[in-house]
Formats: sequence, C-alpha cells, structure tokens
Amino acid sequence: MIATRIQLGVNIDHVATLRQARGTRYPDPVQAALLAEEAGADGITLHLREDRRHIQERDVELIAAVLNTRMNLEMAVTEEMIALAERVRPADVCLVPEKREELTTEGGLDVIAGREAIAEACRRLAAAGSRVSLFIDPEPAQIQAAFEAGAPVVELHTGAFAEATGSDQDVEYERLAAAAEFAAELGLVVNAGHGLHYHNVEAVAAIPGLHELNIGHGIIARALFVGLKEAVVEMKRLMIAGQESGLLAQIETFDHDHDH
Ligand SMILES: CC(=O)[C@@H](O)[C@H](O)COP(=O)(O)O
Ligand SMILES: NCC(=O)COP(=O)(O)O
Repeated sequence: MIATRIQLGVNIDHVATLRQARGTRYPDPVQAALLAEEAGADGITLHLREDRRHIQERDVELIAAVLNTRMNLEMAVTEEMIALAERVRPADVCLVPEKREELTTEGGLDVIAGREAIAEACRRLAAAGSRVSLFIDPEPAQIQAAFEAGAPVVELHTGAFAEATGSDQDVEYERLAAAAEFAAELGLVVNAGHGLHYHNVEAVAAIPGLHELNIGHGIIARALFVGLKEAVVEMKRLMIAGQESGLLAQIETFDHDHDH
C-alpha cells in the first residue's frame, strides 16, 4: 500500500464548550474551523450531540457553507441526526455512541448489537453522498461487523490507550496496531481518535495504515496558550514525524527479514 501523508481532522467541539459556558456569541466555532484549515487541518470534525452541550445546528450549517476542506460530522444513530445529515450532506459522517450522562464519549459504537439500524444508517447516508465512519473500539469483532454493515471507514477509539499507563498502555497500543492491520486487510479506511495529545500522538501516528487522526480537546487546550494555528501546526508536525518513524521501522523490519 502506498503510504500517503497521515491526515489531521481538527475537532472544534470545545471551542463551542467555551461559548456555551456563558451563552455568548464568542468564541465562534466557525472562525476556529477556518483558522484550523489555514494552519493545515485536512478536515474539520464536529459532534452535534443530542443534548447540544457544545456544537449547535447553526454551527453545522454555517461550517458546511464555508469550509474549504471537508466536514466530518459526528452524530448518534438517531432519526433526527440521520435526517439532518441527509439534508446537510457532509463529506464524512462518523456514527458515535452517546449517553446524556457521559462527560465525553466513553466506549465505541456497538455495531454487533445495533447491526440492522447501523446498516440502514450507512445505506441512507451513502445514498446522500456522505462517506460513513463507525467509531468503534479496536476489537476485531466490531471491525468485522462494521465491514458487514457497509461502512467504508472505521475510526478506532484511542481512549483506552490514552488513559492507560506503563505496560497497560503497551497492551492498548498493540490492540490498536492489530486492529488497524485487520481493518486495512478488510479494505476499510482506518482512522483513529479520542484523547490524543502532544505527548501520545507520535506513537499512534506511527501505526502502519492509519489514514487520519481526529483530535480536538488536546489541540483546543494547547491553543489557549499558543493560539489555534500554532497548536494545529505543532500537532501536524508531530503526526508526520510519527508516521515517518513508523515507515522507517517497517523498512528496517523488511530489510532484516530479507537479509537472511
Ligand atoms: C467520538 C469522540 O471521541 C469525540 O470526537 C467526541 O466528540 C467526544 O465527545 P465530546 O467532544 O463531547 O467530548
Ligand atoms: N473522534 C475523536 C475526535 O474527534 C476528537 O476527540 P478528542 O481529541 O476531543 O478526545
């Protein structure tokens, strides 16, 4: 497989979190989306939650109208959200699980349990012209179910890796690498995200076959101190360095295996 440069989807949810904290018109996620694009974001991710705790429909509509790259709209598998996506027609739709009481997304979508509804959502959204991604845990059974549901893309939930430490993190890293390999063997586009930041992103970007990382909270937090454009540039630089180290490791392994 020809290695293409790993892509960065900047999630701007938490610009809206700051706005919603006071009910003001600022900071505007639309402005954040355009600045992130200018800094090199390959796409903009935003999560329209059922409880509207941060991103609002107004944000989705305006960003869809002004974006120069592509929108990745995250949403629950509900009639309300599917109908909205059929109307807005974002380039990408990522189906995610939602619980009102959750602080942030906890687990991945249970594609096995929700097979019929998710397959129907994939069909409808593809018919509307959106590329569908399923946000799932790095589990072979969920990857297989996503493939059978007709999703062309999976986004591997990196939350367990991000929260783990020491040898537990090594285990989670191997889970991600194995899941990415299995998904790629099925012909799926493999993305990853959740909880990635400036100290764990290089390792994830080094995983062979990853197409895109969706990163939000870490970038927006960094932007408070260095500005959004610099925060995006720094993250993209780390991702590219990580991917390059991963490619070099693959070459060294190939050379070693073929020298004997
Ligand atoms: C699916 C995922 O991991 C995030 O993209 C999601 O948006 C997290 O939810 P919050 O942005 O509300 O924390
Ligand atoms: N799907 C992951 C995403 O869009 C951003 O997650 P986070 O970096 O805000 O945890």
